[in-house]
Amino acid sequence: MKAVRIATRQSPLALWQARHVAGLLTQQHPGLEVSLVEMTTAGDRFLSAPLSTVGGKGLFVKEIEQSLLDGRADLAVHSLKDMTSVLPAGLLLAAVPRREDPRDAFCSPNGLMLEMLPQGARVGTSSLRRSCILRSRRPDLEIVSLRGNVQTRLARMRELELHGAVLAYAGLKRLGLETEISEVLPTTLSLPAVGQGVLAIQCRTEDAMVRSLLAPLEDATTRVAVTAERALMARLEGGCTVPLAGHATVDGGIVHLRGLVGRPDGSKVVEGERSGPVEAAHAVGEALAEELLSRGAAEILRDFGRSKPVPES
Ligand SMILES: NCc1[nH]cc(CCC(=O)O)c1CC(=O)O
Repeated sequence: MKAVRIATRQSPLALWQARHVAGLLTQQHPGLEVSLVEMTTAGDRFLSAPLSTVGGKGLFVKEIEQSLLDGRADLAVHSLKDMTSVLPAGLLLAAVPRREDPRDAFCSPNGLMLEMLPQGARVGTSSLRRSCILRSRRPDLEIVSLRGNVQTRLARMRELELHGAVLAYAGLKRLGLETEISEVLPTTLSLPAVGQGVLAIQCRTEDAMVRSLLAPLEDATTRVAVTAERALMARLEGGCTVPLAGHATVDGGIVHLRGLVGRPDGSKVVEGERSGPVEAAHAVGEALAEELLSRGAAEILRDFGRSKPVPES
């Protein structure tokens, strides 16, 4: 094969990620021609409407996936965090490259740290998970919805004169915006979203040629971590309707997974952790999900699940 087409969204972060994968591919396969097929998705089109009215987590990926199924592109690069737990028939998560730093970052126009925020400070995010975690630690904070791409959110933070905003460190880093960060939040404080910091490279299951081109981009450790995290998410109904966090690390053949489900206002949080051999990553995720469900997550899902599909952002 001499040429491959990569489907991508047009946001600066998506383009960075697609070009990054194009670079990895040409590095592995000198002479391979790689082009980008830039697309606008429903998630990019309906920026003004509340997320709950325009669709769920798949919003940013559905049209890209359709372009693979239609044969308009050969592979797609997504943020794994934006992907639903069930992939469409005929498509496969062919490779996950090595994970970028999965932590959240607190950005503040005045360089404030989270603990220094005054009573009632206003903090921007549109992620249910981040709202829940922030409010559970600081019930006095006012959470202000921030949507759009990374740069848009930072600009809105300033316009609205917020005390700060929480974004993914990985996105800021990729865009060269680390100077905006006043504090990288430890995972013990802000447990990351399932798949945060991971790039997902997707292709048609039957496309053996593209699969073999992508094989060298795979990072086995990252795959183990995301297998555990996504098994947790799948068992908790996809996780796009209630605050859900899941983060796994791998050390010496053992995968260690932490998970959290909470009420959007942070008034209740159920947290837990599980470890197991890397071969059992999927079972570790499912077991932690069962444990969280039995300890109160089931009630949270019953009260807040399904009605309001909102993607992590
Ligand atoms: N929902 C948007 C999105 N999807 C992935 C990232 C960050 C990059 C990553 O997690 O790989 C972001 C931006 C953010 O949450 O601040």
